[in-house]
Amino acid sequence: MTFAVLRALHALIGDALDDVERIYAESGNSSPNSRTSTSGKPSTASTARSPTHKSSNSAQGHAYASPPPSPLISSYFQGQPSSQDRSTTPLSTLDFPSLDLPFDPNSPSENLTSHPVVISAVNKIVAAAGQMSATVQIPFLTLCDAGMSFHLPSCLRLLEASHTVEILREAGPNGLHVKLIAEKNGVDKNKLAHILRLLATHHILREVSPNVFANNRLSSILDTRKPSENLMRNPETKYSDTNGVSAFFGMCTDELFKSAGFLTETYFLSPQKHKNGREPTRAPFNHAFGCEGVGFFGWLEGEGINGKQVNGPGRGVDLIPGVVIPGNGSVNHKRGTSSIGKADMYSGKSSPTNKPRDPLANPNRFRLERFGKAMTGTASWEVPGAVLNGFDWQSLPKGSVIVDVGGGIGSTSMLLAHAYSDGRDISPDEDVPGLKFIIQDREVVVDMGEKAWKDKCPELVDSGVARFQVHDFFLPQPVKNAAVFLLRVVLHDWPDAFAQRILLRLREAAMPDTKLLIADFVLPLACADNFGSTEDEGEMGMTEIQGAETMLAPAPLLPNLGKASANGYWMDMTMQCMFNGQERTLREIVSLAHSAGWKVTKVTKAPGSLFGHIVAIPIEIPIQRRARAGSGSAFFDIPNSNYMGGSAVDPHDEALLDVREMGRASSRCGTPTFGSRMDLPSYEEARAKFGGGIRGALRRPSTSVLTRPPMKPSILPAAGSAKKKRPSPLSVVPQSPSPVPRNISSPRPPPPPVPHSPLKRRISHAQLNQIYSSQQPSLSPAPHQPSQSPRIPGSSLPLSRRASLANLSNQTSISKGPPPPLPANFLLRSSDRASPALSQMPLSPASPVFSRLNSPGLSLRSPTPASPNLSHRRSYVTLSPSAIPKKRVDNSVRSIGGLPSTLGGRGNTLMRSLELSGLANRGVDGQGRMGPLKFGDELSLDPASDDGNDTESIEESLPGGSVLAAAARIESLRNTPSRKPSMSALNRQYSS
Ligand SMILES: C[S@@+](CC[C@H](N)C(=O)[O-])C[C@H]1O[C@@H](n2cnc3c(N)ncnc32)[C@H](O)[C@@H]1O
Repeated sequence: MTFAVLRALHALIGDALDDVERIYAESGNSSPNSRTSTSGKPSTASTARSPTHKSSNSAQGHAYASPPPSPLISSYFQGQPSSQDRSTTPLSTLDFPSLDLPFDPNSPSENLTSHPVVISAVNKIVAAAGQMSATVQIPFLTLCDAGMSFHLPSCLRLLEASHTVEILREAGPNGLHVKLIAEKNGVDKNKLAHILRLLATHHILREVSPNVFANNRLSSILDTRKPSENLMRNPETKYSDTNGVSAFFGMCTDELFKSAGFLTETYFLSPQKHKNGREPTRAPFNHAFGCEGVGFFGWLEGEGINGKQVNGPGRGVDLIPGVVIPGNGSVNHKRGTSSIGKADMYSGKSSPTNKPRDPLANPNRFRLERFGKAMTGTASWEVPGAVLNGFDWQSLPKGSVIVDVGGGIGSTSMLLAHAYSDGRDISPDEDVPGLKFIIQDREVVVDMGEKAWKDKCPELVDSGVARFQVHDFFLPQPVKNAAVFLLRVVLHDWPDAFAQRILLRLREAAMPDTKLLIADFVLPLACADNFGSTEDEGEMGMTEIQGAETMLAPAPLLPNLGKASANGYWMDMTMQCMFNGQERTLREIVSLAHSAGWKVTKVTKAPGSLFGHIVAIPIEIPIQRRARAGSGSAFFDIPNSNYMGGSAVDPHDEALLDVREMGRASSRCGTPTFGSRMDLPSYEEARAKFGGGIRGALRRPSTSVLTRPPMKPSILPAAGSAKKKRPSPLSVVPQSPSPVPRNISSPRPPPPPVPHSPLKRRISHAQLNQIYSSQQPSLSPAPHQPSQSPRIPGSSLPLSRRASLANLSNQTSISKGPPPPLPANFLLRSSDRASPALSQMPLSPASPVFSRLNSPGLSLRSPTPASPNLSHRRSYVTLSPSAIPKKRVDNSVRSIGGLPSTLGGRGNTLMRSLELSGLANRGVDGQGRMGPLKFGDELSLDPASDDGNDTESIEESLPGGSVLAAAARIESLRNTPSRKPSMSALNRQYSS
């Protein structure tokens, strides 16, 4: 059986390689401008069709993973464009980018890695290869890999911090002897050789001859393209004017890496009263850096350091952790107050102090600035234009108000404003929904956003299409007429209790037809998901969620695509380690939303991405029922508290849920947070990326938005342009429309063609169009059907990075229940299957093929059970077994079957804490913010009032932000005729 699985994985890899080669071959043949190969040799695509086929490359017997560097690559090292060379190289096909050559974001070959078929195939290869390796390797050695691979980030950090990548770029394709590298960066040559060799062994760098190292496709993405000498002199300038990738890996291998080392200290070895807590300022990060009570962002801003130094005295380079100080050749590794290495952070509590007044005196200044840049480097975590497909924006009534809650500088709103507004307050055009945007954030961020919008698109601000508003999302939501509340990468920053409070605030302010749109990673389980199978999940409507996936890949692959989906899980742990936050599974998102009065109805993910757009509608907030333990301790059933699980709760736990943590956890001075967009998308970039998705203004030459400056050379370089700004190598997005044509019944004409230079080296929109349309007949066997959502903007395949892509979702997510046994014909190759095209093509949920696959006739999903009557009362008794306090006597509590055993009572702790904090704290400060609360505070509810009608009677006595208060408020709003104030009225209201 194991051999059968291995053979199946092998065949999967072979099929996937065939797919990739076919796309490259077709592209090479169909596009005269892209007849090139980064290897300088013809591809073997036409001959290599079997996983066992020996390609001519491997037959050459050289030491390279792929053909040796061609003379073409010398242009990289000289910093010169190589388009001329390429365009005159007559080759029959494109080759896949070589591992041995530096990354070239402008090469057609690299561009094609974002082709959906390639993304899908690569995901299969990565998943299958990872699984094969885990299967065949001696377990001890595989665990050695897992247990000792901490050396990888450690060595990677040195590579980045010592500017070795830049030194190697300057050395050229033949590399540089480690002795000479050491002379330049001051690291001991013998130590350096071993460090670089470890990296080369993991394919990050190449050892071209003994002790001689050169950059390769992986290491080169760390290249800031700056002269190494300058960096040695002014290392603090390293990340300015870069794409942020080196900053991102600098941060990952420094504070994130170190924090992760304290996971067990925090979650297991800490005193009982702390370890189950979810305070944002008592995370592994706080252990690692000895700064309990200080949020990561506050710490970055210099808080909690108590006047001592974190990284050494003085300013400038002295502040940079681990860099060589020029002149004396020494390396600064003073750690100041860090408790790394100390066993127990609780022995000596640090108290937060105000951050230094002088930002230059902030010992963490370098890290702070690096974080900002790093967030730019992660732009490709999400396909930015996916928000256009994540909701049926066109279906909204004219002039609808979208509230971008925690919206940062408004980059998502800006995309939407370009797509769905024509830059006028009221558009005469019936087709233009003329959406209005209110972007809410903290004051300092709002200031930044207003400035950015005024610089970039003043007409949208002046016309009233968009406006910023200072608002703390833990306080009552001031906008009462929102059509959509948008929460993009906000909830993942917060533990459940805090996230629930944010959602409650929105629920309180929601009209019956208000929608909630959550944009966050949606983590799949590592087994086939059976969500919706329990009664309570049925009550939460899980079985009816459109686009929900139960698995991303067929057996024998892991249902979540294993290694190919790793990035979502890295992010999850990063949020835990830094903030006690988390990414969430769909089940967790649904339950969290439900507990705050929102019912999830739809999930949309861009092909190959775990990043989802989740639509929810308002429902009644489940009112928790009071329960009393025999001992007299008060604790409560928490609505839907089964969703998180974790360890059992000690009802006498004195852990505080101090809601002032909210403030401490948040950035004070506008530091971005994980996932925030640091740049406004340019109109042209958005247009180039999302084509038909950008509607409204784009087709109206007379409107003001078209008076924007012409397309920037950095986006679509002019012919012969010598200097190009390198886009983020992780965010190369081919300018492509959907490969699956949709019959969109829009009266709108298509948007004007994207102007592009005929000489530019990137594959043009039109070229990819051609590629896709040439594949059309075989890729889409289904007859064209009208789109479910006729106004969904055109490009359903915003293509992006390849990391963490899990784009088998739509073809493989349709079976429910345990993974099927290995089919007898499993070894059949894709070409033998009934519908090879379907199996090869990642589908957009908007595609007719996808709808067809999900149609009742074809779906393998078990039929949706009749929706049970929603009875919120039942859900109060759904505590997971492990979360039931020992003293509990409430025999209505029952266990939840089907939940993974790893889900215990952690969520209950949080939810309980929230409830207690909400109910027990009568004191609300002047700003409506709730004060710190003790677990076990007295409830004001009379047990007898547990009849479902208690909301009105208790409204007055409840602090804002609690479940009950929100429910009560909604109840009272229900009796108030809903008004829809005009935008100008709203503006007046807010400005007063
Ligand atoms: C990860 S960022 C997301 C920003 C934006 N939605 C985006 O997609 O780029 C989280 C945002 O939440 C904001 N934030 C944090 N605490 C807040 C609070 N209490 N009230 C309002 N916004 C807050 C931060 O300033 C930050 O802009």
